[in-house]
Amino acid sequence: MDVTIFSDTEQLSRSAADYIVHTAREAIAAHGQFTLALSGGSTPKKLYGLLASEPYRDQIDWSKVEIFWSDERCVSPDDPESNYRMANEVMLSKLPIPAEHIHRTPADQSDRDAASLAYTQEMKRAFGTDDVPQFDLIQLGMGPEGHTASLFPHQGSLREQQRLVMPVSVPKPPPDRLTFTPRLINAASHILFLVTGAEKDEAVAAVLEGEQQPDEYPAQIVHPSRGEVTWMLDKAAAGKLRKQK
Ligand SMILES: O=C(O)[C@H](O)[C@@H](O)[C@H](O)[C@H](O)COP(=O)(O)O
Repeated sequence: MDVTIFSDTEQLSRSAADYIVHTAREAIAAHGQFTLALSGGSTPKKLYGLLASEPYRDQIDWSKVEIFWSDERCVSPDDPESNYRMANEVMLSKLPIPAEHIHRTPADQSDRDAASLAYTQEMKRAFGTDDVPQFDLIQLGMGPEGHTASLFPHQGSLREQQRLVMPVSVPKPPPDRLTFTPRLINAASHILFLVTGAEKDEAVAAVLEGEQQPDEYPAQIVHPSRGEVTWMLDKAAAGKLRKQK
């Protein structure tokens, strides 16, 4: 696990953009595509804007990129709370990514179990596998109580062993969501956590330096069997870490 602390969101976002460019080029050279899952929330907004602008945008062959979301709120795609909407406005609408490579969660979410299954099937088709898709990169955020994706403390989603995507109802509004499960997240080749803000300093210290208690701090459940985990923090979020990273 690699942990780097940055002076501010600008520096963190530029480093994250460099990391994504490097990981994308490596994946495309190795197996002809780059499968990327985006988090929701506000932290990655600056990063997404950078990836859609010079010099980063020309450093990735976007025709080989497949985009998914590691969690999504069950709202319409033009709802201000939609994770897809933010990423599309700030990045995807400005990049030459084939429309069929942008995998929004199913529009019809009246039956969220069926929507979770449909998203899983779409993922397997895009990866060309019937096994657990191994994302090249899953970008995640973390909440002030240690949630990540839409995996929240003390919820059954943390113990899900079979499903890869599942419906959840969570304490952070809007409550109804679809989320990647630990099984899918931990199959990834690379995980990139982007965490900023002093309100997360306790959770960051607990997750990175505390005892293992993923039911309290779900971000601790992320430990890919074959992949590498990278944390990029700003100084505020790293404020309670004991050891200098
Ligand atoms: O849909 C969501 O809300 C996210 O995926 C969630 O896990 C987010 O990454 C964290 O809550 C951090 O959110 P901020 O970046 O806004 O602090």
